[in-house]
Amino acid sequence: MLALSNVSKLFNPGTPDEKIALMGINLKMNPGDFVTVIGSNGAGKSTLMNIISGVMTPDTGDLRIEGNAIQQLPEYRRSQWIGRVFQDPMAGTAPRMTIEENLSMAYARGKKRGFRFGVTSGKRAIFREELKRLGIGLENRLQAKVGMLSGGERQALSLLMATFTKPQILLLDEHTAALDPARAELITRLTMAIVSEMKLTTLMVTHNMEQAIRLGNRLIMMDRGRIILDITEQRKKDLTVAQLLGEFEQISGSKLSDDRVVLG
Ligand SMILES: Nc1ncnc2c1ncn2[C@@H]1O[C@H](COP(=O)(O)OP(=O)(O)OP(=O)(O)O)[C@@H](O)[C@H]1O
Repeated sequence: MLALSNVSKLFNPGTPDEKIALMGINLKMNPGDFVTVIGSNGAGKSTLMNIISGVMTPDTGDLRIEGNAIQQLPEYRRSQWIGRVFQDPMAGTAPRMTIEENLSMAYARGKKRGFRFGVTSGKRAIFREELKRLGIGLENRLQAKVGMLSGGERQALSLLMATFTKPQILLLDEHTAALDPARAELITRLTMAIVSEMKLTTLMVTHNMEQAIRLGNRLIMMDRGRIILDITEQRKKDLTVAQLLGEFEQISGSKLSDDRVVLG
């Protein structure tokens, strides 16, 4: 499904500002895998997401989706296979456009040229049905400008848009971190419902240790550009936050430093 082999990325090479972001990353995700990613500050989590989605190109390595090499493809071409929800609720949607116009854009993704964004009554009925599944009343606000929605509502809409065309890979980039606890829980619940219903292969970065353990079937921990721990579903079931932090310390030789870490 998604396979990364020997992916490396160095910023500002050969200068005093040289930063290793990724060092020989190997990661193979099977169809339906839900992998949570945690790690220290500057471990390379965002760079990993950016390289998979095509925002950045790696210095070395090979990226494949369903066996097809994708590293030469720009971000917009990859978007037919990759859905992404960002931390910032403002990032995934167009604020001056209405809910139905935003959904129409997401709907057109990956469709043949000539398929236009226009909102037809047929599409409107589909949008209403899809929005209803979120259970927060957005189906009655199709003509509302997205900029008027709350952060939680926007994240719910972003999630729907990112998954509308059943992507091969769903990237969740700390997508609940900017929300208050109740809204974060709502978005987590919606995420789990959509991911399990559509059987999406998902990679989720989180600073919430408890969430990283509780969600998904696999957990990877990053430090200084490397994957230092890869925990399977069986082991994850009985894992505690304290054990996880202990393992990090043992392998990396230092305590997990993360300004935003949430233990649970
Ligand atoms: N555009 C950039 N230019 C220069 N250095 C960068 C750039 N982006 C990231 N880095 C550096 O690359 C390393 C990895 O950064 P990255 O943002 O991927 O880590 P992260 O795990 O997402 O960190 P955090 O959890 O603190 O957001 C860090 O040392 C960071 O300073």
